[in-house]
Amino acid sequence: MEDRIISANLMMEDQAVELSLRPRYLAEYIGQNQIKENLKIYIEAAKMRKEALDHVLLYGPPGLGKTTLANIIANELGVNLRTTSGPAIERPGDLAALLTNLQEGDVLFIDEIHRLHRTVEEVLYPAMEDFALDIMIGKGPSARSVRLDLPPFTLVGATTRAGLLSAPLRDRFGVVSRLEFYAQDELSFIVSRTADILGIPLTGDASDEIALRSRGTPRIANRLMKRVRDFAQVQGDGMVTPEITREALQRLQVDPMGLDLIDHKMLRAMIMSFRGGPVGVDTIAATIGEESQTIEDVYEPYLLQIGFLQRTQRGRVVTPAAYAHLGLPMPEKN
Ligand SMILES: Nc1ncnc2c1ncn2[C@@H]1O[C@H](COP(=O)(O)OP(=O)(O)OP(=O)(O)O)[C@@H](O)[C@H]1O
Ligand SMILES: [Mg+2]
Repeated sequence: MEDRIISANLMMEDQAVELSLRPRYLAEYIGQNQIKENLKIYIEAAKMRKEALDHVLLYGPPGLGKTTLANIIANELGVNLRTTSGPAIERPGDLAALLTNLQEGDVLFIDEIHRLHRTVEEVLYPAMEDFALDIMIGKGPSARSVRLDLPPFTLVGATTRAGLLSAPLRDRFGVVSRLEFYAQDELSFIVSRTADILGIPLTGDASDEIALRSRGTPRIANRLMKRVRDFAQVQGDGMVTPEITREALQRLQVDPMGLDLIDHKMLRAMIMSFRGGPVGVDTIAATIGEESQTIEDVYEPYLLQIGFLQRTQRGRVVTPAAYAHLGLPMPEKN
């Protein structure tokens, strides 16, 4: 599944180009308007008071711009950004080293923050709350705890799975923002911007054609844009037209709603073997040979978003809209 062209997860091929495409300031960051407006005010206020910005938690599906926003926050504040991730911080001492190296007002970005080790997380609590580190000195009966002051800093945490965050950690974030899938016109704008930066000539509605199939996700939009460029260069004169775009995406087996073969396989399996559900995620997973986790994190969010799947107490249900899209008749009610 990692080779799925419409996977929202970061792939090798994305890495180099994402750096050049990443917006650096809020003004260049397209969409997520509510989050942007709020952050703008909080950032301005923090700068006026010459204080560190409140800790910020960003959550939502992959590829929607969490890492990008973390970078932007540091840029807008005019401070350094230190980047790490939950699993990379193995011991409390690793976190202590990171924290004591921060300068006043800096941003510490912890990606995949839901994967922090428990013992590390406990060091983070007083750091976030009181800008302090509690260090144990000595062993046995003579052991004592010493409190070390830290410079005020801003923790930006990112996660695709906010539900896995412990309550005490979650409660320590002053700003909690959920990123949403992007609207069609926003994605189209992102595609045009990307084409501009990479020097790809676009005509007509080519950017809309790509946007339609990008599953609300800038990372996918950028990846499809690059693939379509290859087709335009090899098959045509390099100009990315709406026709070339449609043809390229059809060849890549991405349908007009951005669904690929695996989405089709999953929806069809649910329809053929389970009369459209309700059916549990584990059962779906076993039927199509995928992991439940992958279904929940990768396939399902977009299918829920476009109203092709519904989540119920008893499992997932295929909606009439999905039947219509697949051109299949609804089962008779009995
Ligand atoms: N609002 C936006 N405007 C323009 N481009 C964007 C925007 N958000 C994301 N992008 C583009 O999408 C790419 C992926 O975004 P980013 O790496 O920030 O996602 P993420 O949410 O951190 O994903 P993951 O969960 O995999 O870490 C960026 O490199 C950037 O090119
Ligand atoms: Mg990221």
